[in-house]
Amino acid sequence: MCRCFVDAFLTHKQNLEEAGDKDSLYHDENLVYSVINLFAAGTDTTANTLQWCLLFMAKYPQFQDQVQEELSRVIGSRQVRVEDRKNLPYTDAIIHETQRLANIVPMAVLHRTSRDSTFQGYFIKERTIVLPLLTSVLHDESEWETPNTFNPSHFLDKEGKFTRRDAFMPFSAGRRMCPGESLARMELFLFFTSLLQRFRFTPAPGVTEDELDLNPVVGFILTPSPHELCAVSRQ
Ligand code: HEM
Repeated sequence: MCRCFVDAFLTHKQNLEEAGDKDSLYHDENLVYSVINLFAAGTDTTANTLQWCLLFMAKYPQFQDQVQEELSRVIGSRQVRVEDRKNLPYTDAIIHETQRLANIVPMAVLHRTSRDSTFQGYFIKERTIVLPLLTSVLHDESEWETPNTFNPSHFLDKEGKFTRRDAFMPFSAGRRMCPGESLARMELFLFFTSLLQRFRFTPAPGVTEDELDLNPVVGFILTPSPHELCAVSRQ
């Protein structure tokens, strides 16, 4: 019975041991570090993106109106399910646009070439550190109509249907891209819709929408600067 990552790891370890493999990488230390990595890479990233979602909603009430209209029309008061996403194109576009503009992992993760390589005519020596700059794609002026402005239309066609964009890559690309993408997308969708279903997000009393500052706190991850928002019950 394989319930989770730890079960899969231990089963594989046992199979290798039974087959006489004594040098396997499936040992306890690697198990512990892999689990730590999953928690470290999987918690702050999604929580931060959700904070950006709420900040954008408080700053742009006209977009929040449209999300809440769509949620009321399609879902009503029942609990949202993952399968509802296809019927909530506007809400999906808002989450995508948040990830695009917030650009929370701007330099992805450091990589190092394992052999001499040539990429687009450039020679890259073995063991060179490479930083894939996700900002250059997520804010690319040749890809996005308004690269530096929050604009859910980036992900909607003329009929209001959700549309994918090749330049949307907050989870990076290639063989080492984020393995948590589908979990993160599911979490973002369920938490964001459940919150917006129940609450209206506004700036704190005495603060205007214009005063909400979208400049991030710069670090390995770009987080919103500390804000106080009000969550006003809609029920
Ligand atoms: C909004 C949420 C998330 C974003 C924006 C995000 C983004 C990224 C990015 C850009 C990378 C670097 C990929 C590269 O090296 O080119 C990465 C790596 C990684 N992510 Fe995520 N991530 C998110 C959520 C998660 C979750 C929920 C998990 C797991 C539960 C996770 C686990 C990992 C791991 C283990 C790596 C390292 C992969 C490797 O080096 O092979 N991430 N993520």
